[in-house]
Amino acid sequence: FTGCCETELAAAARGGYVVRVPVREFLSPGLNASAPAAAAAAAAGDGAAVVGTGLERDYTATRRLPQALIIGVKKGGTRALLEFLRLHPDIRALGSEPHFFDRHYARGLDWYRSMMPKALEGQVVMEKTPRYFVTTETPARVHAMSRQVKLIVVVRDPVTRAISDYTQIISKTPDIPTFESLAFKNHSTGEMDAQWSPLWIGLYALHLQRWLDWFPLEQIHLVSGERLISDPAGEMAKVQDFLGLQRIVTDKHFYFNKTKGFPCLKKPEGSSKPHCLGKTKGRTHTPIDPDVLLRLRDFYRPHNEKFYQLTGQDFGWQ
Ligand SMILES: Nc1ncnc2c1ncn2[C@@H]1O[C@H](COP(=O)(O)OS(=O)(=O)O)[C@@H](OP(=O)(O)O)[C@H]1O
Repeated sequence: FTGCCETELAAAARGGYVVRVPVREFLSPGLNASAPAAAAAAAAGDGAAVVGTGLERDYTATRRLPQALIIGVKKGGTRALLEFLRLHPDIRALGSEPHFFDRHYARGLDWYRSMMPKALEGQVVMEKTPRYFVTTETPARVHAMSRQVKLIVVVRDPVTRAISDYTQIISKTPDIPTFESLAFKNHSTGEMDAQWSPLWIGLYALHLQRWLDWFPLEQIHLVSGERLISDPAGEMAKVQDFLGLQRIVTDKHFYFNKTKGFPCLKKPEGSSKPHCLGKTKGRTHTPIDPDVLLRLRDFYRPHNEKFYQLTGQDFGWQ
C-alpha cells in the first residue's frame, strides 16, 4: 500500500461522492478484510460514505455497537492502551468514556450506538470505561448486548494502582485524610478497609469472577499494565491477535521519552508529531509509609494468588 490512495479516498469521502476501489488492493489476509484506505474513508467523519459496487466492497461507514470493550481497571493504563489501539486502521474507538452500562443504561442501546464513531465493515468498534470491571450489574448487561463481545482488562499491581487512585483523588479533593488513615479499618489490629474504593477495586479475582459468570475466560484478554509500559509493542501484539487484527501497531510506533519516563507515540492518530499522554497519566505518587506498603502487600497476596489461578497467568506482583 503506497499511501497515495489513502489521501484520495479520504478526500473523496469528504466530498461525499462515489469512488471505485479495486478490492484486491485493500484486502488484508487477517480476519478483517478492511484496510488503511478504508479506515481513512471512515475517519473522514459524519456523512462520509464511499460506496463500491459490483466486485468492489461497500465502503459505507455506519455506527455500530462495539465489538470490543476495555472494561478496566481504573488507573491500570486503559488510556494508553486505547490510544495505542487507535493507531490501528481497523480500530474505530470512542475517545471519551461513555459509562453506558454503569450509569446511562436507561438511555438504551440506540443512544449507545449513536455515541460510537462511524466504522466500515471489518473495522472493530470499541470504547473504554474502566468502571465496568467493578460494577456488579455490568457483566449481565454487556452479555445482553452481545455474547460475542471481546473484553479487555488492563491490570496493574493493586498496591501501586491503589496509590495511583488515591493520588488522583487527592489531586481533585486536597482536603481528604491521608492514604494511611483511610486504608485501615482498625489501626491497632492492622485490619485493612477492603470496602474503601482504592483498595476494593484491586480485588481483581472478586471482580473477574462476576465476569466469568457470563463470559468464558477466552473472551477476556488481560493486559499487564506493567508490561504495557516496559514493552508496549509486545503487549500490543497480543491485543491485536486477540482482536483478530493484523499486527500493524509495532515497536516502530513507540519511543521511550526519558523526561516523561513512559513510552510515547511517534505519530498518534491524525497527527504527525510525537505525542505523550497528558500530565494526569504518569503522575508522581503520594509517598506512603513503608510499613503500610508491607501491610498492603500482605492484604493483596491471597487475592492476587486467586487471580493468578483464575486466569492461569502470574503477573509477578510481589
Ligand atoms: N505510555 C504511558 N504514558 C503514561 N501513562 C501510562 C502509559 N502507559 C501506562 N500508563 C499508566 O496509565 C496510568 C493511568 O491509567 P488509566 O489511563 O487507566 O487511568 S484512568 O482510570 O483512565 O484514570 C498511569 O498511572 P500513574 O502513573 O499512576 O499516573 C500510568 O502509570
